[in-house]
Amino acid sequence: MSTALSVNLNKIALIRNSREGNFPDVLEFGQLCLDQGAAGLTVHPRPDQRHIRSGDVRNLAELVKRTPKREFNIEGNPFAKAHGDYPGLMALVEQTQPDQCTLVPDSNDQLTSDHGFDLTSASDALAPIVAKLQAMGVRISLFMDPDPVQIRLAGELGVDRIELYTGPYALQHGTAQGETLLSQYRRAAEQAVSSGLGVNAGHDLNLDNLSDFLTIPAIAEVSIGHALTVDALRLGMPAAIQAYLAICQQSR
Ligand SMILES: CC(=O)[C@@H](O)[C@H](O)COP(=O)(O)O
Ligand SMILES: NCC(=O)COP(=O)(O)O
Repeated sequence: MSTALSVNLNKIALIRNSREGNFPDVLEFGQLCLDQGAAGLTVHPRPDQRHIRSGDVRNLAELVKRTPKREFNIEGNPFAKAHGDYPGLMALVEQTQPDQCTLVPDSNDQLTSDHGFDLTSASDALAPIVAKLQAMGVRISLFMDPDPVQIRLAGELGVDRIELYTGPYALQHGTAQGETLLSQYRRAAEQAVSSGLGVNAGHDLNLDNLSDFLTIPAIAEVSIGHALTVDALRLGMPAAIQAYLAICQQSR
């Protein structure tokens, strides 16, 4: 079985938002990703709407629902307050019923995601959120650092999957320290599997570092946006998606 590729469309929206109008059209690029065989689409709307807007989330949810066997994944912090057109993560999930919701502990002013949950302090607050998502029938994934102790706590919280935060791996890839880190991610994935959790991964994965990461056998899904969008500038979006799919299909 290959690893599913979920294309993150944040950066397409970021370019669109730099001008008035709807160019590039996020929906058109979402369709293109699905036409090219991506397993799903990911968005990470942030309260300041700097890239993906609430309307994009609704439109993309409809697009994915119309396309058989594809998944829509919404990422975000469930504790971030509603702000302007952003109704909050849980309201967006309720409105759009995605296949998966990935909970991420980002503060509003972060440039990008840079750490997973500390469940020694966050589990109590997350428990009612997990219960609400379970009642909606949405698969729940938690954004986590590769720490087996923390991942055991994710299992105890009753979520379905974790998403391993791969930023540090990407930064060290190709160095001796990167090899050591990869072993750490491997142990974290093993802990997830023995805790009954599926394993996703994402952040700064790219055409250079993805195949080494996917030597970890249990990775169900990778969500990739930043590097894939840059590759699309060089290669064109269809060729960029095919290049990532080729790596994903060799895995597992
Ligand atoms: C959780 C995660 O790693 C991604 O969602 C990534 O943070 C993309 O968000 P930005 O596009 O805002 O950097
Ligand atoms: N969950 C990670 C994601 O959606 C995309 O991260 P990146 O490829 O934009 O770094």
